[in-house]
Amino acid sequence: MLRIDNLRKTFDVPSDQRGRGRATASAQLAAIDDVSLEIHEGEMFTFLGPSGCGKTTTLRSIAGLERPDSGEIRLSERVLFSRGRGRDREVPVNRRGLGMVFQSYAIWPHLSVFDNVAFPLQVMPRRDRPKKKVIEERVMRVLATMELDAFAGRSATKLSGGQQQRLALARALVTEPPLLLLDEPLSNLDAKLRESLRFELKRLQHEIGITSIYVTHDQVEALALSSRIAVMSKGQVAQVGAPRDIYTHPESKFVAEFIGNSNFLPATAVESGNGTAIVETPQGRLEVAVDRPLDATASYLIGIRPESVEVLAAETAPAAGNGFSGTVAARSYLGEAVDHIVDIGGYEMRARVNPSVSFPAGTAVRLRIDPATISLIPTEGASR
Ligand SMILES: Nc1ncnc2c1ncn2[C@@H]1O[C@H](COP(=O)(O)OP(=O)(O)OP(=O)(O)O)[C@@H](O)[C@H]1O
Repeated sequence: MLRIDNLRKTFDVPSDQRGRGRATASAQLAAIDDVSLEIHEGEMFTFLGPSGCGKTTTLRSIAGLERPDSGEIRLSERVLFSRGRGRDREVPVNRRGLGMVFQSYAIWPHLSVFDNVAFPLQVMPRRDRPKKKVIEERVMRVLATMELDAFAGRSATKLSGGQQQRLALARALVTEPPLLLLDEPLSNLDAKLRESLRFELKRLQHEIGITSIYVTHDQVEALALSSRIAVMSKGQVAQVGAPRDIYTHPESKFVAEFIGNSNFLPATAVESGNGTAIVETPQGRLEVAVDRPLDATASYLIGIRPESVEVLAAETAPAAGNGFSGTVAARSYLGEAVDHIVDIGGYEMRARVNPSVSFPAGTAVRLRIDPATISLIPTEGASR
């Protein structure tokens, strides 16, 4: 549906700001550094990454608000932007026909709720503009979807923050764009409202089936909302995948650290067959599930999510089984879980367990880890 090829955008920056991204000798910063992506019809696709990684610049380039240095952007078969690949082309922002919702809701305060939504239809070129009655029907339909129909006559400023954000969405949807661009649309809202709107957005996206691109630095939001996520770092795409894939099989330390918490241990392969491998770590041997045999000469990092570590009392659990023996160094109660920091031969492993399981500091414990939950991240010499 949307295809981005080798997109690149640099900004001139004063030399004291260099270092946040990939800076070149001439003090240029590559905000987008050779990004290629494909977004499928009906997807909620998210750009996720830390501040300054190039999410917004990529989104703005799709919108036509930013002019990339090179690369191509195509929506279905229509070239929206192309530079440095033969014939240059650039469709202006108002001709791209995309829906956009940004962080600040940018509703028009002097207009009513109805008029805010009707406006994009009213300013369409005369030949495309729907008849007054059709505009009315479309506005009321989209207001009803957003559960704002009861407020149609109200001044837009008399809405709550969450309602104003829904109004901004209604306005973006009323023209029935083929693609909806959302840049941190929930970030101005308080945590509770953000969570409820997150569900609503997902429901809505599912119902309408509109292809959407969502920008956020909030990993929980990205995991909850997306069909697929592109994790970005320093202007590049670090990994693309479904939320569960990205979470359970991060391909780099950056991704594993950015999305959730992980325990990391360096590892080398001792034995490797089809489906399972034994790796050596400074804390002992561990069985790991693999989808291909490991390279015995390569180095890996294994990532273990705290919630994948089972904590058992050493006196009742046999030392055999996949895992390590250690001593609880600290625990903290989090309400829905209890975190245990367990010392295993000098490494502090974090385990997040159900509050019904809680061991005080000093308890000898056995940590058990399902081989299928361990991720293997290639470091040196490994092919992946
Ligand atoms: N107009 C500009 N002039 C100079 N540098 C810019 C400009 N816009 C963005 N940048 C720089 O490009 C890099 C990428 O910025 P971008 O806004 O795309 O990141 P982001 O991932 O969306 O971050 P955030 O989550 O903070 O919005 C940053 O280092 C930023 O400072």
